[in-house]
Amino acid sequence: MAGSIFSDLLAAWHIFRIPLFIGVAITFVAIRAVSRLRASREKLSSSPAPSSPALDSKKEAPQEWIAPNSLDEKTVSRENNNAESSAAEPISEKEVPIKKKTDAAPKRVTGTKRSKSPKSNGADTPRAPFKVQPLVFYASLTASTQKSAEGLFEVMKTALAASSRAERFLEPQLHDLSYIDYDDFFIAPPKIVEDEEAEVLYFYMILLPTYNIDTTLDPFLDHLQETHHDFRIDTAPLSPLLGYSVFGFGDKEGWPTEEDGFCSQARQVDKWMAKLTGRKRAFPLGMGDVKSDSKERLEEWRLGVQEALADIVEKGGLGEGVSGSGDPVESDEEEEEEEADAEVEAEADGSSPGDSDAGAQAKLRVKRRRNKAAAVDDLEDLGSKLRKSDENNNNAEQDSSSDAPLAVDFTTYGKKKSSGSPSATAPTAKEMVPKTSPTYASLTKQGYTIVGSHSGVKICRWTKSALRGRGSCYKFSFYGIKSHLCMETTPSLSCSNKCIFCWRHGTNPVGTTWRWKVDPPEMIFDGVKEGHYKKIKMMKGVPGVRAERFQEAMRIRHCALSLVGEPIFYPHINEFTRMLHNERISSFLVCNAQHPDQLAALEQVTQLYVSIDASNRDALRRIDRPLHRDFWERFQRCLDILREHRSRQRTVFRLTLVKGFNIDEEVTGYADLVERGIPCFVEIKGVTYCGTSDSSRAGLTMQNVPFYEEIKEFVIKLDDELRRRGLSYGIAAEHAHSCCILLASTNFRINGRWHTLIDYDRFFDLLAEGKPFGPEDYIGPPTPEWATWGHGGFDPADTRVFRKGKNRKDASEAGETGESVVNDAVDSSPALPGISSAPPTHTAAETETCGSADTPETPSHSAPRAGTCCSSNSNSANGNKSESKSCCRSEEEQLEEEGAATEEPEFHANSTNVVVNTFA
Ligand SMILES: Cc1cc2nc3c(=O)[nH]c(=O)nc-3n(C[C@H](O)[C@H](O)[C@H](O)COP(=O)(O)O)c2cc1C
Ligand code: SF4
Repeated sequence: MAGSIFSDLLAAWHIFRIPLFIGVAITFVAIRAVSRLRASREKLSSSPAPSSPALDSKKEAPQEWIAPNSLDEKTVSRENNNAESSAAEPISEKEVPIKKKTDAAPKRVTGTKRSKSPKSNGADTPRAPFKVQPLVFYASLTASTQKSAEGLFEVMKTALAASSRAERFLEPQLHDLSYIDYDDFFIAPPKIVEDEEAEVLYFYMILLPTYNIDTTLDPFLDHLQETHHDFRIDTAPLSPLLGYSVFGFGDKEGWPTEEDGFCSQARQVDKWMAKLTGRKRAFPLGMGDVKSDSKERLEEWRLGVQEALADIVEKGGLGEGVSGSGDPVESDEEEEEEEADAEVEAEADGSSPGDSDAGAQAKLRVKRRRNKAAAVDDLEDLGSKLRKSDENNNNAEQDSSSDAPLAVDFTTYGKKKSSGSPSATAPTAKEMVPKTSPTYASLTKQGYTIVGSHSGVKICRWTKSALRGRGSCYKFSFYGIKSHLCMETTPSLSCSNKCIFCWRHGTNPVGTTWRWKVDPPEMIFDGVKEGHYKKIKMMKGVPGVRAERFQEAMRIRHCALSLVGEPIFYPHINEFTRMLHNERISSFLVCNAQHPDQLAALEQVTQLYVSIDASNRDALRRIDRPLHRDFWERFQRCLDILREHRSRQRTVFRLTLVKGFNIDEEVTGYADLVERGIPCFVEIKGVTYCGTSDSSRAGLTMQNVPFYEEIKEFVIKLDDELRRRGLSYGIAAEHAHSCCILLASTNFRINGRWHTLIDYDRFFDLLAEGKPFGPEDYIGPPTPEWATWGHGGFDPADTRVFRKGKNRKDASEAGETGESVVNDAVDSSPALPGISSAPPTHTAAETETCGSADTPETPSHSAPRAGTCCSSNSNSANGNKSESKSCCRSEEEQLEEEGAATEEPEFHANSTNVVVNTFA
């Protein structure tokens, strides 16, 4: 029985065991699942209640960072929180727990993205009483904007002081943009000064001209743009300003509409300021045409800005939706650009949260892409310019394969951004001085022959004077150069300064980079020789021209690369000087110390000049008005290069003294520069007064032209200072006739005699040998006695002729000492073919030139001032006219009376305020 039960159970087991196992397994799994679910539910239900979103940022730290009793221990205020995270969203005023941090805790910066289009624009809640500091900024090249800004500044000062809320305004300040450091004002407002009574906030007024050429305005615009795009800086770093407004000056005659470029740079500045301030345009952009309505427009603008200022103090901000709030619809262009910016932001924001650098990295990537694109544009521009240039000349291949590097200044490579201006969009290189340009007309009127598109040649009064046996320029006295054998030319009419004494009458092309079509050197060489000979030939009918000198003059022996402009700016300058030397024409090259790279790459010339127009940064800025912002560094680098090249180049410092600008108290400064550059020679001359409207606007009058006595006094002091420093220099020679004195290194004093003359034949022979050589290797014969210090420097073989209003007595009283006075008597004897005391062959002279170049003859007025420009003419302004006129007139009148031929009308200074020249 028992056996049958057992076998039944066994049979049942076999039948049910599988379902049983499955059931047990299912039950087990079900129990496990339920128990896990329970456990998780329990966990969820036991988590703390969610905190305020404002506190989320504090919750990132692990739980153990929170001290259990911290609630009682410490609280943090909103201010403290903001101090750590300036851009944080407003948080509740309720006190919140602070977390104790371990040293290892990463610093977490919290905040929110600033809206790209702030709508409040300063119309936010009225501020606590504050004071307004108005700042007036201006830029100016030819002083007209400066004058307007100064006028506006004065009126504004008076108006604010007289206003009913005068106590809320600090006295306005005036700033020239080319003097200030942009970082001090245009990355963030100046450091806020706490007044005794209230906070001080700033308001900017910006007055600007527009130039479709490279000027100091370009770096300013670049700065604004870069600041806006700089990923490290908030896109609106100037938003703490109370407001801003811009006024532009333009010329509707040349740029009739905005599309043509009228006031384009002021418009750009206005646009960038809107972005940088978060649209705090307090009053709309004003624009005035300098030739018609600029005064009225400026006055309207001033009144509008004043109203906006009154609103600001009244309402604590710009106000919303009212005129001048800066809020109303911006231009499409601005919106488009903001969209582009938003793209950048979007890409930046697409980065993973928590990676604090990712946003910046993404911005950087976009920025790099933009820069790369811009760089490609620039290179393409350059390429197309060069291609175009090459197409335009048959010698393209020869040029490009030339071993001379194309000296392009990459230090300022910003593209022209004058929206709408022709130059901004021109895809190919333009001519520097097109035949149809006002510059061409002005230069030809002044007597220049324009060769190709960027070179010029001119003969000067010294050449004419030498042809007539009436004396050569100081270069004959100092270096043995006969003026009638000299050609004065420049392969670049453009330069990077706007010197107050420049002869180019403000119409000159300027630029920091070469961005024009490049003419081949052969074409320039042939063209300038042809132009020079043509002008010499015009002299053949002039009474008094000596036949033998006329014949000699038909063989150029010397070339002064100065005139106006900057010769080393020309990319093929080395090829050009080689051509001169191949024809045994010596080269004197004058540069303005602004292009160190080109200077360093310059091959050997017979004499290398650097213009030293001031002894310190401020004076140099005032006198040369350089376009480069780093002009002083460039200047100093050029002096260093001169010193480095002293063993192979015969170097000269040319000092141009301008009374009231660069003489007083500057001897020590000049001695510092001499000590730095160690030139072979230092030529000191007085400024030549050109009487242009540009120079008079810059404050230059005849009163700034020093007397010869003053120059002598200065030279004696400088000589003493150099000696005191143990520098071996001495006063070697003088040319009182052109108010020029020469200091020389004692290397050029041999056996107790100065040897400042040059052995030109030796120079060419040494060049032909191809071995290295230096200036001491081609020293010429002794300086003639009559040219040495104390003897006046007028060649006794020539005839000194006084013009009307000047006589020998005047000259004597004037301090034109020694031999020059003895030679005053009109000597009618024919000049000897071989001039006594002079070196046998070479002579030449530079002509009247720019400040970086030479001095014309002492003026005719009896006062022995250094010089006036006798080629200057048309632009002379106001009272200065007559001075310039009287100087020019006597010489030219004299020639006219003598019946000089008039063969080339365009060559004559035929203007209203200068007598018609009979020739050059
Ligand atoms: C070379 C040159 C380029 C100029 N380019 C422009 C231009 O693109 N748009 C414009 O409206 N005015 C242009 N002007 C006119 C000047 O902006 C105007 O004369 C201004 O008043 C000069 O101011 P400033 O004397 O303070 O330098 C140009 C003037 C010069 C001499
Ligand atoms: S003086 Fe000479 S360096 Fe100065 S602006 Fe004129 S051309 Fe240029």
